[in-house]
Amino acid sequence: MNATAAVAAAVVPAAGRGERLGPGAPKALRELGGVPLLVHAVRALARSRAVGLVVVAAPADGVSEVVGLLDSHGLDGKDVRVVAGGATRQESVRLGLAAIPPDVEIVLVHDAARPLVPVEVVDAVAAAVRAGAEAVVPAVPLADTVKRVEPNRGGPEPVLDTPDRSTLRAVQTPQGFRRETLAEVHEKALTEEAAGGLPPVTDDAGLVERFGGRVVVVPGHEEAFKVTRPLDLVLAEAVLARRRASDGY
Ligand SMILES: Nc1ccn([C@@H]2O[C@H](COP(=O)(O)OP(=O)(O)OP(=O)(O)O)[C@@H](O)[C@H]2O)c(=O)n1
Ligand SMILES: C[C@](O)(CO)[C@H](O)COP(=O)(O)O
Repeated sequence: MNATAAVAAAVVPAAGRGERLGPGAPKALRELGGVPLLVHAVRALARSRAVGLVVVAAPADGVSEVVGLLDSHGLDGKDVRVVAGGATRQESVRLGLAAIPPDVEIVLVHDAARPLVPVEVVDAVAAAVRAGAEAVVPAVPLADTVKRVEPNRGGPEPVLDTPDRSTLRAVQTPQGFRRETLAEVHEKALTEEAAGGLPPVTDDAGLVERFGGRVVVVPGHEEAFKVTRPLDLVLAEAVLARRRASDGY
């Protein structure tokens, strides 16, 4: 791998509505400490020396707004580009990936909805891909016991079993890939989808698993949580306030 190829590019899917967060602007544009979630997420990636380019997949009707927003915030001189995202997270990632120059060999995929991921996690994921893994996910152990159920929304749900918690991990982003692997599984998923095949997966590593690839886990971080529901935003504000008070973050 030459020096340029060893520098990763990151795709940031940011085209979601944020239904679970409630009414308001698209989630990526909602503010945390007065700064949009997306800007926090891009800054978190830009802090890593492993990342040379960030491609944001913005809401299709908000591309110029997102370009303006990113231009107006200092992003450590990183190359940041914006493309139109798609109707699903998977499609947004595929569109972002298509905008990455062909000589880039390592690609990270990071949710705009994970604004506070520490740089150590970004570095660890990129390093694991550089060391030879084809797909890497950061993850944390679970605090709760988990039950598998027969879904019955709103009603009692029969429990099927209780997986051994010590073998379970809650998976975060950025997820890291050999670019070739990520492009190939997204292409296969598109073909499968067009043929009326399996539904989209919820993360990119899931696509690698679906097509028989090997995914490994590295330690994630509790502050890399996803802002999904209103309470997550409350927690994110508290974490950000603590960081700002302690080190001017
Ligand atoms: N069509 C979509 C849907 C989601 N995402 C992105 O994928 C990430 C993770 O998705 P999630 O947290 O589920 O965001 P939303 O889809 O916006 O949330 P919700 O499901 O509550 O509407 C987010 O950064 C979101 O912007 C995207 O780029 N394109
Ligand atoms: C990619 C992800 O953040 C890993 O935990 C998660 O699967 C995204 O799920 P969402 O329902 O799109 O938020």
